[in-house]
Amino acid sequence: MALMPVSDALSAVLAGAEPLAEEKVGLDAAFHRVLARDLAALRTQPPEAMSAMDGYALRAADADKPKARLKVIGEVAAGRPFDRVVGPGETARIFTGGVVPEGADAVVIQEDTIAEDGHVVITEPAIKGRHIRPAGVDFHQGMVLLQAGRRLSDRDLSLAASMNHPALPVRRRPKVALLATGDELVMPGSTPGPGQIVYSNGYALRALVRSEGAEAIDLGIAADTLEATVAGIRRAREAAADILVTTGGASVGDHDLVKQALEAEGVEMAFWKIAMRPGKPMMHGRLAGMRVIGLPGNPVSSYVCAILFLVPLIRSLLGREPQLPRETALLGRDLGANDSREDYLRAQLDKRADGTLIATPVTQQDSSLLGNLALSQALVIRPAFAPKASAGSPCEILRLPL
Ligand SMILES: Nc1nc2c(c(=O)[nH]1)N[C@H]1C(S)=C(S)[C@@H](COP(=O)(O)OP(=O)(O)OC[C@H]3O[C@@H](n4cnc5c(N)ncnc54)[C@H](O)[C@@H]3O)O[C@H]1N2
Ligand code: MOO
Repeated sequence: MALMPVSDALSAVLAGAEPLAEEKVGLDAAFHRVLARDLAALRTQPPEAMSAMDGYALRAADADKPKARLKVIGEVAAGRPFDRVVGPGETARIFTGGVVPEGADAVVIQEDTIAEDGHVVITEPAIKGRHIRPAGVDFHQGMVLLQAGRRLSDRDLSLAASMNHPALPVRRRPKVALLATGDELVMPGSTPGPGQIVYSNGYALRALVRSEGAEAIDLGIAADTLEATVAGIRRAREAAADILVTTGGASVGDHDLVKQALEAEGVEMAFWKIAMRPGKPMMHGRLAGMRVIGLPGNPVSSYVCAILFLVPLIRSLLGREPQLPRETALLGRDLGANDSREDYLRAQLDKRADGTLIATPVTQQDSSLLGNLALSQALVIRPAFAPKASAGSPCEILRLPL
């Protein structure tokens, strides 16, 4: 199979990726879940005109000059409305959140009053409408305030509660199973033998998967045998994974068995090898409802491919806009001409005093270097065959998650 352009590979990965089924969860559990349907307010907020202050509700015309003396006809507290009309020369004691009684069109704060026996003297002129929150000033019943596809923030939960929804329709979380491959891998904290490598890439990938709102299933490390790799693929199916992510064994070496194992299990391969750097040997295929993303083993390659393909796939399954936003920055250093592979260069971001973003690619771009991946805040995207570019010229960037 020929190297596929990145945009074609992304289209193939996202082809037919429909949002998963919806489920209803309580408000607290809905944090960072993706709303499955537009959410309309079930009530008007505030339902009636309410006082924003503790004070006196009155007719502004009765107290438009200082020292007006009004008769106190009763008290209105939050949740305890008052059924009388405030007539001329009258006032009602009112507290914050109290329903403004009929007849009253202003509230004077209590600091601007002097209480006298059964009366109150208003020391500052009243202003019509002052300290009153009109009915529906926040929202009206039926208004759609939260759209389908929105990832719910902490503030959204309070808004939904205020709209009177005790539970919200959200998308089921995609199940993402991660299977590492490689005889050489040992777990962090162990004492690696000669030539052994500490397993690392699954940690970033699982954290990324979870932060994208999917469920990460760790299938551990498969040895470089067809049987072990096939067994891992079967475990992903048994776990009803929506996505199987494999790492390593994607290249052309004698021990790179992932493609062979996937095909043996009946995975229909859509592509193998992309015209990009890092990440060239990435592959993609499908087996019934399970989508497979075979990532290269080099830790930077696996992470960059996950940002470019896995994140958009998860977002599509959640009904979100798949693409991560791209921005423009200025190059912080000169770059040579690019070859036939689209380049994703780890870069550090700085902001000039005038707000201009400067993206400086780190000098070492080898795909095994996790140190400079961790220090980078963005990827600079260089199209295939881009001519050389000097410092200060514009470039496209993709910010890495914090
Ligand atoms: N003759 C060719 N050789 C290679 C090509 C090629 O086109 N022709 N492509 C290179 C590119 S580009 C990449 S990327 C790598 C990807 O190879 P694999 O996907 O087969 O990955 P492995 O060989 O299994 O591992 C590569 C490297 O990464 C380490 N690794 C693997 N998994 C993990 C893990 N979970 N945590 C930490 N480190 C891991 C592994 O030990 C290797 O050092 O192929 C090139 N070769
Ligand atoms: O594509 Mo590989 O990911 O360059 O190292």
